[in-house]
Amino acid sequence: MSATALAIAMRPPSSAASPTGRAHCPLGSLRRRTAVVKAVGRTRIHRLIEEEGVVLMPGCYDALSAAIVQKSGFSVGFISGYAVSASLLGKPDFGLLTAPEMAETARFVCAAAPLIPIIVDADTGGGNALNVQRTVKDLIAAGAAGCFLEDQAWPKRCGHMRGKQVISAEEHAAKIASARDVIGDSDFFLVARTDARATSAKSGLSDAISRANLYMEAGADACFVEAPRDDDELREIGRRTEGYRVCNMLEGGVTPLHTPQELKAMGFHLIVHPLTTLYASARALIDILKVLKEAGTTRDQLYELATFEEFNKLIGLESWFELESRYSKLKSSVEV
Ligand SMILES: C[C@@](O)(CC(=O)O)C(=O)O
Ligand SMILES: [Mg+2]
Repeated sequence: MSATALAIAMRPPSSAASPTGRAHCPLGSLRRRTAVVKAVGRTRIHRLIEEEGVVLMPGCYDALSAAIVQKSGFSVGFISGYAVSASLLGKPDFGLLTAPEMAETARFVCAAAPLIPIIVDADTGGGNALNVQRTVKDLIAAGAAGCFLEDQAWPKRCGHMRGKQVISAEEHAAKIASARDVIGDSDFFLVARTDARATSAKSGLSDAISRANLYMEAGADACFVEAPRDDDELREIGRRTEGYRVCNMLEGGVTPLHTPQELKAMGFHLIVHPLTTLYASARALIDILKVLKEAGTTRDQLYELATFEEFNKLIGLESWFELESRYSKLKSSVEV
């Protein structure tokens, strides 16, 4: 039995029909189904890729950074596990952030950037195929437009750190199939990530490419081979993997940095910059706090800060004043 067949055979009997009542395709037709889905642009993310050719997706880590991503004109945002682990817990991306903590963050982030779809880093999905279903349901309820689901063993770590391990390809294919089942007809884009490149210098890339293709057959909308080392590897992934492809531009990571157009030419469709906002904020905080500590005032560095006016505008203060006056008028007319 092939690995994909195994993944699908592992579905519970009640999943013979999806939550939407649609019968599951037999394994052999999964590829065909993926092609049809792409042609009709089933989700917002499919449609954006079709319209824009390549989509650039900055990371965010809280409501404010998401609102700034939206205001800056990006068409998609990404909630980075690395960045949320840092901003919410003050801890490294080392398997310390939990799935419910991420779902709660996603709720605030999606509410703060309602005009753009937000893809969430679901890490390993919080456990096995059953935990994945709960995690994906929570993310859909939070308003997310998609998620990344990776094949690292728990506790996971950032894909650009040493010492990673992966679960079996079959087990992750089953997790992807399980996520696909629970997504049903929801507007939710599923990215299957593999971290297998790092497991062997010699065969890691081939293993990662076959895993990516297996996960596409199991029902992913896009694949993400994490941490390729150079342009040759990027091109090979572009040539040898199926479907839409994600590329990770992590500053300081092992993959060379490229523009979306350069990556499009290598075969990629969704480009994530997960840590740009986090690292920019950290740099700004480090620098200004040094000034404050040394000089005891920021009066000579005001040009480094958003102004009171600018920030209040950013956060939509005027609309709250308007709302306040609307209800105070109503209140006084009721009182009269
Ligand atoms: C994209 C990422 O997963 C970082 C990584 O592992 O490369 C994130 O959490 O931002
Ligand atoms: Mg992550």
